Amino acid sequence: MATNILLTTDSYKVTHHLQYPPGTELVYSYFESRGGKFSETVFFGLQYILKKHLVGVVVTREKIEEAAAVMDAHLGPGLFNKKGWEYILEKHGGRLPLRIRAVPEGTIVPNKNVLFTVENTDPNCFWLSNYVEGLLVQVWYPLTVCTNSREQKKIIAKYLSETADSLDGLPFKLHDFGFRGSTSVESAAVGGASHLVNFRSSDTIPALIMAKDYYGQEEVAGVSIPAAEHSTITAWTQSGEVDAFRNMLIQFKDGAVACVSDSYNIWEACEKLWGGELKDLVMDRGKRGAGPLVIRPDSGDPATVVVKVLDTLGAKFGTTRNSKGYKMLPDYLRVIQGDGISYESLSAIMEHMKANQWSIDNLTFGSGGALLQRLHRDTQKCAYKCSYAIINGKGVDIFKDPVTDHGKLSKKGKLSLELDEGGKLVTRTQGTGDPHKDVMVTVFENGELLKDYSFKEVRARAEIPQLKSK
Ligand SMILES: O=C1OCCC/C1=C\Nc1ccccc1
Repeated sequence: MATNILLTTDSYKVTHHLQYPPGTELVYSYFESRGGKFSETVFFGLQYILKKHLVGVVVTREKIEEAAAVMDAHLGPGLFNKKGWEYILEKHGGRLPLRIRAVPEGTIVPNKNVLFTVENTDPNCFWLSNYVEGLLVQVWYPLTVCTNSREQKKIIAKYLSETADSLDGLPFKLHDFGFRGSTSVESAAVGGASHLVNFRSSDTIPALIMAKDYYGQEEVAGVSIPAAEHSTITAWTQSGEVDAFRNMLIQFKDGAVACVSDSYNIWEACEKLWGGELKDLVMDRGKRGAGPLVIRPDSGDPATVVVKVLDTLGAKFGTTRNSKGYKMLPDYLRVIQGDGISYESLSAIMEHMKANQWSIDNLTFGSGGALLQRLHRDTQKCAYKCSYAIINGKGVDIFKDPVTDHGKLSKKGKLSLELDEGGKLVTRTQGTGDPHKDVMVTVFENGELLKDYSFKEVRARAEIPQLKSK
């Protein structure tokens, strides 16, 4: 049995049908990202919520009975809007009489703009528009992961442009390490897919399934490579580390292979093992055109360690200068830094690499907790507010403007999102918009999904403009 939509909400919502003014026929609400950490937001993830929870026949007799029993116990007898849900079952066949209009997924929207609106399509169901708030506001997570991931793409692109021959490696420069640090398999899947809107590199396998199942991404949304973890190295014991490393080169002799090398002493691993006892085996990969050996430090100050690993390997295997005059390791050698990577730490690492004349192209970043978990609803200040209602046939613009925080001022009236003369997205309020110019489209109506965005088109919309030309 799918989740019960009647129970997928906050307790206070359950009695709100008794709290609106008598004669309320329409409640029209909107969702926005007021921003905070970043000045623009990638809109992504609503389709997942719609498909998973709202589309189709979601109200049944069983679910009404189940909910009635829970609410009578939870809130007190007779408070649950049983009649209201029975009306939806009988009049609408269990489909939700709602209209949701949203900006196309992948669109980049400056903060403080309407991203989607929700309204009831049946005047008797005025109480439903905000009953589904909790579920819909959970879009803050994919939207914020996607935005945070994309902001990191901008930083990496900047340093790649300055230090690399091309941006060809960009889609693979930030690798999702976040599965274990996620709060659930589902959030890892949703967050991981959000990252893959911007990149093609991930170890979060559930994300691949989410992109396929909910955004029609038949071709795998992200790639990875054979990689060691500490256990597969330390199981050989410290004296056997060289054998563990050699085994990696033999087991994965053709494609790329990554090997965590800091179990005991990363410096000796680079100097005496990779650059010493195993040097010929490593260089042989180059001669055979095999994929690179990717050496992985995993501790210490990231900027310091990355540069010192590059310097050590460069001294052993030699370097060349690329078209930007920065040093490159031989094609058969690369480095991945998967510890301590976040939006906040990237620049310092790449500045230090530049200062030591290393191209960013030598490196890939892995990010876990910071990529999928160290965010919250206020990172981009996502909120859902009612802006318009119809009471006894009369439309009324609604807003809040708390004297204690005018930053929470909400938008008034019916909203549309339009491109202004300068091509910037702006929100028209109080019904002043031109419906033909509204960028928002109806994605859901009366139980039906009206737009089914593909991951491919979402990625295209979310591209970073100044990179498109390259
Ligand atoms: O360390 C890790 O922690 C968490 C998940 C993955 C992971 C490493 N993976 C990897 C993939 C490709 C190249 C290098 C490493």
